[in-house]
Amino acid sequence: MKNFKKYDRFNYYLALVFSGLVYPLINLLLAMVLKRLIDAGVARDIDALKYAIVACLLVCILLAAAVFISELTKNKFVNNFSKKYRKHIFDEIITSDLNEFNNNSIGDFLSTMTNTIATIEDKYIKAYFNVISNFALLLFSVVGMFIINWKLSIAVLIISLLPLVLMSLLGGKMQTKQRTVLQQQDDYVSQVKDAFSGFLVIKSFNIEKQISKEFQINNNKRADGELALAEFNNISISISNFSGYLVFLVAYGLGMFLVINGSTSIGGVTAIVQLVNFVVMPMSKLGLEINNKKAGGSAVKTLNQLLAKIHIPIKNNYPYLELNSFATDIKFVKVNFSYPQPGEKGKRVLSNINLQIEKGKKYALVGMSGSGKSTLLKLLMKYYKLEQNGSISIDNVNINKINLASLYKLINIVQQDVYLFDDTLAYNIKLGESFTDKELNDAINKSGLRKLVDSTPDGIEMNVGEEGKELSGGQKQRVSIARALIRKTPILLMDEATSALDQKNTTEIENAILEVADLTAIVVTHKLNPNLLKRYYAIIFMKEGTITEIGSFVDLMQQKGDLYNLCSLTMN
Ligand SMILES: Nc1ncnc2c1ncn2[C@@H]1O[C@H](COP(=O)(O)OP(=O)(O)OP(=O)(O)O)[C@@H](O)[C@H]1O
Repeated sequence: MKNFKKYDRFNYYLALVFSGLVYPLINLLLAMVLKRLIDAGVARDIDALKYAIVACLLVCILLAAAVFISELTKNKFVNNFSKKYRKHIFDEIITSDLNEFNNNSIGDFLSTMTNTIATIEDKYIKAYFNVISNFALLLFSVVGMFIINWKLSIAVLIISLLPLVLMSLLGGKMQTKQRTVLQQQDDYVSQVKDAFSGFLVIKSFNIEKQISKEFQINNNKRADGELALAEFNNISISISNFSGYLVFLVAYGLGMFLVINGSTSIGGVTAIVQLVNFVVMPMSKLGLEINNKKAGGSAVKTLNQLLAKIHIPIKNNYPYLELNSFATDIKFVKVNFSYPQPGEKGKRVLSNINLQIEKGKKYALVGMSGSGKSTLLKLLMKYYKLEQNGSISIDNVNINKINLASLYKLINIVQQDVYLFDDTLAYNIKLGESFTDKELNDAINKSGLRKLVDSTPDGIEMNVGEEGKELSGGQKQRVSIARALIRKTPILLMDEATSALDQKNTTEIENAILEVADLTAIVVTHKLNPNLLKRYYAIIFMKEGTITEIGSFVDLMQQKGDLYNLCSLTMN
């Protein structure tokens, strides 16, 4: 963040030169020509007065132009920064580690993309320029004052330093309060998001009053925090204002003494008073802006902490590998797994899994609820980190070493819960990638979406609504299957991908998958249809985290083991 000028170097340097050099210099020039003008008037010198008026006018035009350019370049810089920085943070979040992303609430990310970034733009970036321009204005004005009369300048400066000292004493407290307010705003956004996302649950369980009460607590905390911060700001402004009045009193009072003494002219005092303006104003603003920058700094810190959490540093010594094709098999060797639980060791969910999945073959994964079927697939997708001893490999390359993007070009997973974007059906299948019409139509046919497409006037351009609310559960699952099929990844995992479909549709889709030559598929299913199960190369049966049987449907039924028992239970 220290190097934020990289977001638009051109406007950054222009803004810096105009607000930090050109403007204060012209401002100093104005005080000098003003001194000449007044001294010419006091001396009743008409020629000198005319000359001074023209000079004053020219300097005023230059001053206005300098202010215009400095504001314009500053705004352009902030605007470009905002565009690129928001994109950068969005990309950081979207490319974050999957597990770590899931460990944070979506509300935290939403709040980062709104409140935190807005605070950085408003307080950190704008305050940075304001600190520099106010400091430069102050410095040039002080130099001008010393040139005109150093005694008066010293007296004025001593009084002017007062608010700066007080502000820096208050700065630390301001930063803490700002951090608290940001946290309260985050909690507020998270809670609102939670309440709206869980609207159906709130309605079904009749808990509107309780949720409203919880909202009120967070809402009050947020508002009280903001009020406390505003009061604090108010105190800072009052101190600055009082010091400002005091400086004027000293400048005029002492200045007139010096005129009577003959140490300076009336023009000199007027020029000093003019310059004092540009000492007092920046001095009072400087205190506020320094505090703003500190508050913005704490937003930068909050954001960096979040980014550090979601981007796990690569501790391994090996670089990630690209795996561009799938040639032989997937192997699970001595795989054990427990879900990570904060602060304690979680219950073992998979124990000593040894499994070989051969290229081009289709496997059905069957077992009681909670036996670990989904977990097995999630580990293959690298959703969770594997415990140290076991390994999962594709073509003998440990998946830990394979880069995620290249892994997902080989494997696609279709899950029970499907997320659809608020866009067209075609977009939700293609997800922004380009496919031919034929590929799109094939995927639509194989996933059983044809009937839906043909029955709506907009066809594949129909809008599926927010989170796909225009579609039924089964239609959403078909979209998800079409997404996977169109990509033609060599390995397909289906985790109860047809749970919302009836037997006829499930059979159609599973048949379509079984017919894709070369496709390696692992299909988790609860619907035990013998005609379908017979078509799988093998059935993998899982029980309490272990694989108890592997074999063809006919062989396993003859063995009369776990599959036989489960089939007898569900088919009778
Ligand atoms: N994110 C999680 N955190 C902690 N425990 C989990 C998590 N997900 C699953 N589990 C536990 O792991 C075990 C295996 O779950 P898994 O979902 O893999 O089983 P499954 O065979 O796919 O079940 P189902 O057929 O009901 O989908 C269960 O005891 C479950 O409670």
